[in-house]
Amino acid sequence: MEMKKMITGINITKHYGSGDDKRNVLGGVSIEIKEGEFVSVMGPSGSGKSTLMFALSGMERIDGGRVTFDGRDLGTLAENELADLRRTGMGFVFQQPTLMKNLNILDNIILPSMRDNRRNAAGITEKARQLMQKVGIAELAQRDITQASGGQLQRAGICRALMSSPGIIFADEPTGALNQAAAQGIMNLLSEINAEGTAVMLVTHDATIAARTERIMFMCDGRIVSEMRLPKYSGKDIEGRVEKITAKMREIGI
Ligand SMILES: Nc1ncnc2c1ncn2[C@@H]1O[C@H](COP(=O)(O)OP(=O)(O)OP(=O)(O)O)[C@@H](O)[C@H]1O
Repeated sequence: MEMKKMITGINITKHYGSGDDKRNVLGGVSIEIKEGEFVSVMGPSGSGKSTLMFALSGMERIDGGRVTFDGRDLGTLAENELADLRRTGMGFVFQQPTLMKNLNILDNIILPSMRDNRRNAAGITEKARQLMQKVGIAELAQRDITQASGGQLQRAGICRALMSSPGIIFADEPTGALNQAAAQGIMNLLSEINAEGTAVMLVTHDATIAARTERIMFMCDGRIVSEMRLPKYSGKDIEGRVEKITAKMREIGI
């Protein structure tokens, strides 16, 4: 079955600053992410990975080129329309989830959805409980966020990102603050979410993390300089996949 194009970026350019401070961060990036894909972006620090993610999700306006999400040109949308699109169509996971200290874990997960649709409080709470069950933190619902581990908080962040049943999860270094075991747990979870049909785009420095995905884009100096595909990960031979990625990085000199 031909998958739908979900996000298309054509010749995206973006700079920060001006005058002597001007920094060209994206120098003409074209990229397509299809429904249900599992992709990662690798590249040196400062190569523009996060900026690309922000451009594709409409968190940052671009200078040139075009980004479309499900056929809608993000450049034509007003800020509130962009915010609606992000809230309903996209989920975001960062290195550390931004959770509120004065709310328990369940309330943190449901907060954005409650803001949108307070009348459906019961349905929202039920969905959050199901997601917490799925990611293995059901028993932490009433806990303070100071009483949970980094891996557990990241799971809560993922629940929050999934509340709107988004078409895509954008994850910027989702395992960057976790130990190996917790990181692998989060990758297992993201793989599971992807297998259920949600596209996942992640930014990572770590080849063992990228090796779990099926398409890896390599960035350097604001451009995608290479791309590689791997078969769906079956749980076997992660070393072979990592070696393919590191060999490619050596080949392109990043
Ligand atoms: N809001 C901003 N204002 C000014 N410069 C910025 C801003 N955001 C990013 N930059 C600069 O743009 C360049 C690319 O940043 P970006 O975060 O996209 O890179 P990255 O590849 O994700 O890096 P890292 O792996 O270190 O997170 C960097 O030189 C950074 O300093």
